[in-house]
Amino acid sequence: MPENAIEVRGLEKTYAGSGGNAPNRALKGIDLDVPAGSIFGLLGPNGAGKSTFINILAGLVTKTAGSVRIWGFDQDVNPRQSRAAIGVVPQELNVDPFFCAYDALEVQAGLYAVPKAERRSMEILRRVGLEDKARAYSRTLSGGMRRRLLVAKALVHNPAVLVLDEPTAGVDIELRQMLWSYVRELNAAGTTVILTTHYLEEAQEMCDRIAIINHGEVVACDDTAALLGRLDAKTLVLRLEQAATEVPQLGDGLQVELRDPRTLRITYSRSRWQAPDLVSRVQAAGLACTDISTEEPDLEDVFLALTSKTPAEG
Ligand SMILES: Nc1ncnc2c1ncn2[C@@H]1O[C@H](COP(=O)(O)OP(=O)(O)OP(=O)(O)O)[C@@H](O)[C@H]1O
Repeated sequence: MPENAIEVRGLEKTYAGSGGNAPNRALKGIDLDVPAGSIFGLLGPNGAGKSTFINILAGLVTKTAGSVRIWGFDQDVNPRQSRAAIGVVPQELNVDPFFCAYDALEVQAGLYAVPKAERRSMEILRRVGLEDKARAYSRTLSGGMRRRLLVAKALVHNPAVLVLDEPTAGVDIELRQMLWSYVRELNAAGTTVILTTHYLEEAQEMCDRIAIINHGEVVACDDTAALLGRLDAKTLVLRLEQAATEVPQLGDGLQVELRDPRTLRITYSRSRWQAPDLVSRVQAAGLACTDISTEEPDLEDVFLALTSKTPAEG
């Protein structure tokens, strides 16, 4: 097994301008390693370049410059092996309307030259919960079922790396949970998983490691816990015994607000302050507390700090 499932160096993509538009430099020299065996999140606001990146991995978009190695195989030197090592579940729900689910998998297996004896179409359909739809035409499947069929198609050649581009967009909670538990199972069995999602809680929960892309550049790439630890800010929330009439002055560099007359929120720098000191200061200001809790920064805070955007903003 290679150390990295994906190794990308100096990856550039410039889309040619059309209709009088200037060329668009969508990827600006990306260097990125995806450790083998990880669940890796690729995050970024709309238009950051995530799909471009994934489509280059999938061989659907031609890169302008740079190198891509998939499972140790250079895309330019060993195109067949690098393609065989990756399965991509695209964002769009395109399924061939004229095939039934089973035949769609068989055709896909044929495209990847999987010998008949090694095909597992029924087993894969069962795993994604589409066994009873094996003979149904793809066009009769619901959106959620089409999504599952696309996951199944990406798995027919048993790729070492599975890429999921926005797999849970517009998907109900039940299917989302099913997809994620299946992804976890695949990962436990050795598949490296790369996913993009606009649901940051999902990325925080699922991913071992996360890269954040903004304007075609990697602005952060770290283990999820380390990424969350990057923000120094922490918030102390105090429930007051009696309503306060004004915001107490507690010290320099502290952000103090009254959420309501009985809820005081203090945002502080972890490297400068300790929570017990802050509680003492609140008490010294004549305010008694009935409840105290702290809030850690979450991925949304890190994302906002690095991109100044929410993930769904353009
Ligand atoms: N086929 C294309 N021709 C020209 N420009 C394109 C093409 N595809 C994408 N772009 C541009 O490249 C940039 C990156 O787009 P991309 O779709 O990779 O972003 P993204 O991060 O996947 O966004 P989203 O979260 O909305 O899916 C954008 O400015 C987009 O307009």
